[in-house]
Amino acid sequence: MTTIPVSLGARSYDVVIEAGLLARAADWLAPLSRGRTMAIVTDANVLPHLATLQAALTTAGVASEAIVLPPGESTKSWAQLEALTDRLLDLGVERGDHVIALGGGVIGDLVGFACSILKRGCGFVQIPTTLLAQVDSSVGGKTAINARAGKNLIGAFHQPALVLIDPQVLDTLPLRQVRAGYAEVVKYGLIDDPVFFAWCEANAAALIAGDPAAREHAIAHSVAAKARIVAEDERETTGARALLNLGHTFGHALEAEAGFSDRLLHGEAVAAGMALAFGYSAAHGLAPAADAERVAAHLRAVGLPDGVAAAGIDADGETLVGHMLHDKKMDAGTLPFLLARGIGGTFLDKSVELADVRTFLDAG
Ligand SMILES: NC(=O)c1ccc[n+]([C@@H]2O[C@H](COP(=O)([O-])OP(=O)(O)OC[C@H]3O[C@@H](n4cnc5c(N)ncnc54)[C@H](O)[C@@H]3O)[C@@H](O)[C@H]2O)c1
Ligand SMILES: O=C(O)C(=O)C[C@@H](O)[C@H](O)[C@H](O)COP(=O)(O)O
Ligand SMILES: [Zn+2]
Repeated sequence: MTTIPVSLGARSYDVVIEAGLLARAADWLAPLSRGRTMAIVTDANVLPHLATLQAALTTAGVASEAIVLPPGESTKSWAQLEALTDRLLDLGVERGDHVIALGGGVIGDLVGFACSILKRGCGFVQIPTTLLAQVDSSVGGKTAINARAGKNLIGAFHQPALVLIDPQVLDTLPLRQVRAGYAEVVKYGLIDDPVFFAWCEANAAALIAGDPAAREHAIAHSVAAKARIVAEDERETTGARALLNLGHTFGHALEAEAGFSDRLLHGEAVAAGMALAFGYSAAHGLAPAADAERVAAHLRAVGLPDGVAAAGIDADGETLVGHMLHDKKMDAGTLPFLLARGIGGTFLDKSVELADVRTFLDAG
């Protein structure tokens, strides 16, 4: 068992990682239940794991009530938020209770946001069931739904009380979703850890194929990296946490163009976005061209897109830059970009001209 603390003063919590942990989740959850019924929010593709969790709680004498939502990015919506908060209120959830988010990043982001506003804030626990959620979205307290204008535009910072990660639940995850989650794994190498990037190059195939040792190493390494960055800059004010947005300005524009649908998954969009960020950096003499090509080649090798066309998006620079104008990093007319001086050398550049980004995108 690996336990990684997220150190945030009064909001500190542990991320516990162990294969098979779901069946023992009551060891951690029973003390949080206060003898009351626990609400578990999940989606329709996670029902086998819901059954494991509910059986574990029942054995420990903890009652639970499941709320099963439709799967997919479109669930991060006002309509689902309203339906979910009404259900939680009907169940009588109190501020001192902990709602369980059992699912991928969609469930985690929606439930976290619902819990940030329910009775002005109640507790929640993340039990992530996708690779992406285990290595990224379950940690750090960013919660959100999508708006008509763009991705994650309505949300709050609301930290979970606990994160329980069972890598074995990934055995049922479709390969396309494993690959998409891998994009957020390799992101940590590209940000500031070239040794981890090299590990990714050597071990991606085993990790994606479900090798338990590779999987657990990638999850623990990613969570530790994210915990360190979040502890340094919880609310993305100093620039440290903005590094976690590598590839996301391009990526969110691609997701918007795909209509926040399963046509393009978040991790796929981030992969394309990271390749574009490295391509832009190389085109401007900031990063060696060989590094940009190494990144793109690795993404292609694992079956992830390395650009706009490879992501299946047919849009010109003006259209994509139009989406970027809604980015939360927008600051008095300037959009800071995550660029790179090389693999492991990501930095926030506040001098990028959007007209130049448009030209770069149109050059293909
Ligand atoms: N808050 C953050 O810090 C943060 C970080 C990264 C991504 N995100 C958000 O996370 C979302 C993407 O998360 P995701 O990739 O987990 O997508 P997701 O939640 O849609 O899950 C992907 C698919 O896998 C299914 N699924 C989940 N667990 C399964 C399992 N064990 N077996 C079989 N199927 C399973 C789901 O039903 C869904 O169809 C995006 O909305 C993104 O913006 C948030
Ligand atoms: O935790 C963070 O900080 C991240 O940026 C992680 C990202 O992988 C994630 O997709 C996040 O939701 C993006 O945040 P946003 O602020 O650009 O909506
Ligand atoms: Zn992301």
